[in-house]
Amino acid sequence: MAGFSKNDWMKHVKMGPLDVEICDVTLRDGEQTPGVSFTKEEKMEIARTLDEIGVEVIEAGFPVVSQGEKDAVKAIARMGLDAKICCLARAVKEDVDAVLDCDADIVGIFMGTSELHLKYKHKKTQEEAIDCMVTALEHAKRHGLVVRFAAEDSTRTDLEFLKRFYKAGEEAGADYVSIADTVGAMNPTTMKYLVSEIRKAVSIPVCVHCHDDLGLAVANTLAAAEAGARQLHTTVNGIGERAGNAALEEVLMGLLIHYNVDRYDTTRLKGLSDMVARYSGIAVAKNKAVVGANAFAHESGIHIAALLENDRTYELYSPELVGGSREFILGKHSGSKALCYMARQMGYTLSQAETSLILEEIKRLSDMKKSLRKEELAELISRTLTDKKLSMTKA
Ligand SMILES: CC(=O)SCCNC(=O)CCNC(=O)[C@H](O)C(C)(C)COP(=O)(O)OP(=O)(O)OC[C@H]1O[C@@H](n2cnc3c(N)ncnc32)[C@H](O)[C@@H]1OP(=O)(O)O
Ligand SMILES: O=C(O)CCC(=O)C(=O)O
Repeated sequence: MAGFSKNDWMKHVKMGPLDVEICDVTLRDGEQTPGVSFTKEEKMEIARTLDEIGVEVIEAGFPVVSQGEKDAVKAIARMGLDAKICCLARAVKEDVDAVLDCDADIVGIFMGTSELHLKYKHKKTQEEAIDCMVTALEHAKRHGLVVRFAAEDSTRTDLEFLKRFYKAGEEAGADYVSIADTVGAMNPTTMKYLVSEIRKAVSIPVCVHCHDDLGLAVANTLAAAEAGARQLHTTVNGIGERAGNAALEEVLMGLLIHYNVDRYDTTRLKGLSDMVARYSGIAVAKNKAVVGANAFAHESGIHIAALLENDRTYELYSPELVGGSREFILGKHSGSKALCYMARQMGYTLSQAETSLILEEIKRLSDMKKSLRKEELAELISRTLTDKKLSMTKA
């Protein structure tokens, strides 16, 4: 039975239910990972799985980038998915027109708002940046697009200017404003503060787009949700620019375990992770939360002995809940219960003496850096039992 332990400490924290939606940006920011390029078919398969999981918005691409990008977005927009299809655009007419060509529902129009971006990238004043954004927004609105009004590098932007920027967007008809932690500068405390300040300034929904330069993207995303951010941006396996983005699988499991958001089909997460790893060529770290090869692998004797009684003892949630599977590996940290269990699975019932003999050999091998998976264990057991029988016959 798939199950999980809820974070019961949440009972002590005053907080209403979260009103959130996911905008997955694997096909756009995820594809900006150096060296990654998905084919149209790969993008469509990823989009279909995201849709089946229940993701509400799929950022399918940045259409001005190339003809191939446009074709892929168009194809996804025509798949008839439940998810809304979003695209990225700079604050220029040409980019918005490219989005319009693709039949997308939403455009995320962005512009850098920090002093660094205004001075070195855009070479514009704050007022000129607002004007560019509003002009692009008005063009998109005239053609019926839903508009996300995004401040790139918001988290290194002067707060008063940021509020003015978003307010200008809201007044011009934006449907969402987006806080982008473009270089992962935030922590959960400052993210909560920023989201609550922006929510005082505008009444349209707030989005949050977190990068992982300090390994805090998921924590910052959940902190933003606690502060009332509506749209949470994610990528599968956390791929994306530099250290990547908030990982979809971690955000969805965080929403479930901490906040009781249980409407997503999390059982598809491992399959989707494997698919994105294959198509992107970016391998998932073994110890990656939720979808890593070791997420449900155990070697320690104390853990396995307890897990055999009740799997919640050493697993916060069942592997089945995310489409994963449990694995026991024998090594120097393993004990007799683990060994007897694995031997029983292979059809052997070991005596106490045989268990000690085999466990001793396992620990000897492990001291030489060799841990045993199922097949190797079967061979060791059969070899040890045969040797033992021979020595008994000789005696
Ligand atoms: C934070 C993010 O993830 S933002 C998205 C980043 N993603 C990408 O850059 C991937 C896709 N990019 C591309 O394919 C190309 O860079 C293109 C098609 C967008 C532009 O290509 P080029 O016209 O050759 O420009 P180039 O890449 O050299 O420079 C970027 C230009 O965009 C401008 N620009 C950057 N951001 C914005 C913006 N938000 N609004 C308006 N203009 C912008 C820059 O000022 C620069 O303009 P310039 O050519 O007049 O100096
Ligand atoms: O806020 C957004 O929607 C996108 C911004 C972005 O991709 C970034 O700043 O990294």
